[in-house]
Amino acid sequence: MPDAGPDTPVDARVAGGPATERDLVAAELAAGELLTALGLPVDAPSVRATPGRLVRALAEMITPGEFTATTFPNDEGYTELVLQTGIPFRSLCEHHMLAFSGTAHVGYLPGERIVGLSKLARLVQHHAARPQVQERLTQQIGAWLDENLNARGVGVVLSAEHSCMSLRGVRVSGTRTVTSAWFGALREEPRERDAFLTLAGLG
Ligand SMILES: Nc1nc2c(ncn2[C@@H]2O[C@H](COP(=O)(O)OP(=O)(O)OP(=O)(O)O)[C@@H](O)[C@H]2O)c(=O)[nH]1
Ligand SMILES: [Zn+2]
Repeated sequence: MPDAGPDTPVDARVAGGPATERDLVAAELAAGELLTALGLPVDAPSVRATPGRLVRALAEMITPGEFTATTFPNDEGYTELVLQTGIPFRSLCEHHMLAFSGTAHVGYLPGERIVGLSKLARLVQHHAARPQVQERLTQQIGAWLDENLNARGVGVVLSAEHSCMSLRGVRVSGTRTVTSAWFGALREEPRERDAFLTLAGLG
């Protein structure tokens, strides 16, 4: 996108699909073996399809969607923050392969171009659809916008509950992990960052 002039709509294609080749048949066989080894045989009629369901459920969680990040010329010369708050997302903790879910606040200070609003949510969902740690997910969303939008600044705040902490292990429910990533003026200028946090209801 950086080469485009202000009058040309730009469609940055964000590729979806699995990052590496998948063998769902082998995965289903292995899932059956895993459950059996755990003392949960899958030969009863009610659970015969469970290995396949488990594989499809996991595969769905780790398949990023494809989309086009459409941008438009910033004809009005809008220079203030564009902020999308409370974008729901779910991802998969790469340590336990259990879900973490919460909300994302994504904002940017426009330069010559503005991005289609829905694309901020698509971008969050895209990067969340793979095994992740929350810190990396936060950074990847912000870095993509920083690299592709030529914005004056980019900010991302994620707040999530990790089921590997709430349902098992330490078993603390209700606690949230909050992470943030800042680029450009939102990193350099406390006033801009404070405006983001206030408008997101976090200030
Ligand atoms: N930094 C970070 N840690 C995470 C994230 N998701 C899960 N974890 C942590 O990854 C760590 C893995 O620790 P281990 O000691 O290897 O695994 P464990 O024995 O299952 O640990 P417990 O969860 O404490 O029972 C745990 O502390 C998790 O809470 C994440 O997004 N970011
Ligand atoms: Zn975990």
